[in-house]
Amino acid sequence: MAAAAHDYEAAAELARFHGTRAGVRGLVESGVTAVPPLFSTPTTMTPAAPLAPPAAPATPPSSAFTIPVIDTSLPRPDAVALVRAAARSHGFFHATNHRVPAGAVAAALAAARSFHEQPLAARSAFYSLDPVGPVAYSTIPVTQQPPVLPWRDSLRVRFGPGNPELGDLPPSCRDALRVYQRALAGFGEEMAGLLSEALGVGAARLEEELRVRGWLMACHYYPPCLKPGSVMVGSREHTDPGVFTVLAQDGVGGLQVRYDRDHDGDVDDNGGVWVDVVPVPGALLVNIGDLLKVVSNDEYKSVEHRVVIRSKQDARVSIALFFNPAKRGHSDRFGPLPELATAERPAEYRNFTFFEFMSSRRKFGHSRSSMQCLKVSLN
Ligand SMILES: O=C(O)CCC(=O)C(=O)O
Ligand SMILES: [Fe+2]
Repeated sequence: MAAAAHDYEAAAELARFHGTRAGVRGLVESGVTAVPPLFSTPTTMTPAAPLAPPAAPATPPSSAFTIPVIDTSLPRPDAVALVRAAARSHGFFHATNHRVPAGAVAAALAAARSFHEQPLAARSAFYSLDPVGPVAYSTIPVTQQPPVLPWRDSLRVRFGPGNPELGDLPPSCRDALRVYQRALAGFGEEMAGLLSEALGVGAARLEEELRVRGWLMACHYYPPCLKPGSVMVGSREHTDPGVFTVLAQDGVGGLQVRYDRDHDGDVDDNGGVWVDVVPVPGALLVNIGDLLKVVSNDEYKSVEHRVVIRSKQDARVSIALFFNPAKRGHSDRFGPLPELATAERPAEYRNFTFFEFMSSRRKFGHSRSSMQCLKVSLN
């Protein structure tokens, strides 16, 4: 088929899919037996040779890359030292013994699941591709051109800055998510303090610089897939944009991080291996986002991750809470903290506005390449 006709077909398929307002779960409910082409990753996106194929059995975590587990109830200097090491080497850590009640996490995961599993007529009312609305349920395309969909539906809820508008959510879901977000706001403050102190700039500095009061919650639902191997992605490889992300997940698994073998500096496109993040019961997973990488002047890593579909029977549920800066004004600028840019370690990034940052991500995708144009030019 000629390329133009093929593109037209794919665009029409995409429109038909969104028109069902049923998500990937709707496809599964309708009894599809083959994965539609819209979900097939074009060869250009196929991971490079050294990366394990997504359907391969779980990669045993190599000893060099096991996500650190940090007991956050340890004496402060110990917790700071562990956070410092994890943020610099892995960009991810599991936080245990946090003060977020296990019941609030379980209730939020159950609420997310029940939202996605409610009958079509109820959930389809929320279907929206509007990226800035207060509440939106949709299958967010991995790419628009050519259109590719992930094997995942998401409910996105904006909790701030400002007051959240949750009015339309089913009450049980609304209440559980609100309680969870409130608990996580406290946890996030603690993390921001630890991450700040671990940079050697004092516990209050990150909050002062970024005002980490923007919360976007993404309740993800990865339906089971009859042919997991034919679906490349539940979530395509990406880095998270904001300050940091806190993830709660059930026990199904499928999240992977890209391990940079030489463990030093930027990953070259062919130099990584995908390693499973094995869920740790009761832990919250924290990962550094691109903005914090910038603010830390590359002391901290923002690591690429993705989700592969593992199960033919079980849907996976996860909740990502993105901690974003509340400062978004036209004159607000982001860049490395001046105290971290020294003669020995000059600033790696120029200062930029939130708008510039987001447009570069839209243009270059949610990956490390979007950061290149924010780097200080060497010329
Ligand atoms: O579902 C997951 O485990 C990860 C989701 C994720 O990476 C994201 O929402 O940015
Ligand atoms: Fe992510």
